[in-house]
Amino acid sequence: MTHTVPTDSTVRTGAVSQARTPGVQIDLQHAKAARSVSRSGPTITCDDVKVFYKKFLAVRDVNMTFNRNEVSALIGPSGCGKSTVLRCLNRMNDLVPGARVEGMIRFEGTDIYGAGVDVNEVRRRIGMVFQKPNPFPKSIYDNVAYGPRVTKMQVDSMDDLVEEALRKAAIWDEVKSNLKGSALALSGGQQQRLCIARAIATKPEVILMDEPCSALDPIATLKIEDLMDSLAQEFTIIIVTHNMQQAARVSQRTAFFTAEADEHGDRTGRLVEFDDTAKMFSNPADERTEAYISGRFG
Ligand SMILES: Nc1ncnc2c1ncn2[C@@H]1O[C@H](COP(=O)(O)OP(=O)(O)OP(=O)(O)O)[C@@H](O)[C@H]1O
Repeated sequence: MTHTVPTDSTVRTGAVSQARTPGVQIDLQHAKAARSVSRSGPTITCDDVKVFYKKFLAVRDVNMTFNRNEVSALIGPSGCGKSTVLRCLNRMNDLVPGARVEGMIRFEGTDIYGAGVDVNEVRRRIGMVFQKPNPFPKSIYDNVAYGPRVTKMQVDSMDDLVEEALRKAAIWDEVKSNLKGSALALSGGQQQRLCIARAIATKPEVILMDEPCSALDPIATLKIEDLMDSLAQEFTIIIVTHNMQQAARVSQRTAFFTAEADEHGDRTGRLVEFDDTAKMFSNPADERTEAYISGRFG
């Protein structure tokens, strides 16, 4: 039975999606995709983006628009270019020798690769959380205060800013009596929420997350997933995940990438489709998406 989920803002569905995707059952009742979405316009757009590592074309055909205050998930098989695309959105890929971007990536209307663009400002406004929690070997407080200090942010009270960031990252109650303690003494899940607090502290508009739960246990993972929902009230979130259930749980929009070999055997990633998560998991437009989601490939 085809279960097509309408995507207008009034719809809530309690069904489990089986549709054309028998391999993965997605509980749309708990999917953020099924929630009302009030779109507030595009923040990042990618027009015909290609990314090379030296001569190797890693990913192409990237045409995407990310809306403000939405969670968008990038999914697809290993090597299809998800992390590469994510890193290009805040010019983190500039740090990889030989990496080169063609096409246009605009943030709030400005070409982020354009002449005269302040890369540090791009990275402040578009923050990033990595796969492995990577707190600095400093106190909890100093981890959060680090960004505002190095960017010389005008701050009325650093204590208030640190508290606010830790609260938004849902870790304040666990660390408030130990702010001078070492960040490295926290659990993995706490460290990752601390890294989210550190990213928030510089007041970004977008947070990129590259497999933020892959090093965490299921309970810590659920905490981060819950956190994403509340963070999306204030920030735009773009997450790379291998976990399709997670994409369905946390995102309103999902992009599916794949990798196809050319005549020389070089595998180049490409964006296949990017649509409402409910639609992607119940009635995708492209058969490659359906094959991946149903577990028949990838
Ligand atoms: N620093 C690099 N130098 C050269 N090639 C790279 C580099 N990083 C990634 N690649 C290549 O670019 C392609 C896309 O890699 P990327 O890591 O973006 O894919 P992915 O979809 O995120 O994969 P995974 O799910 O395994 O993390 C792959 O062929 C990969 O080998």
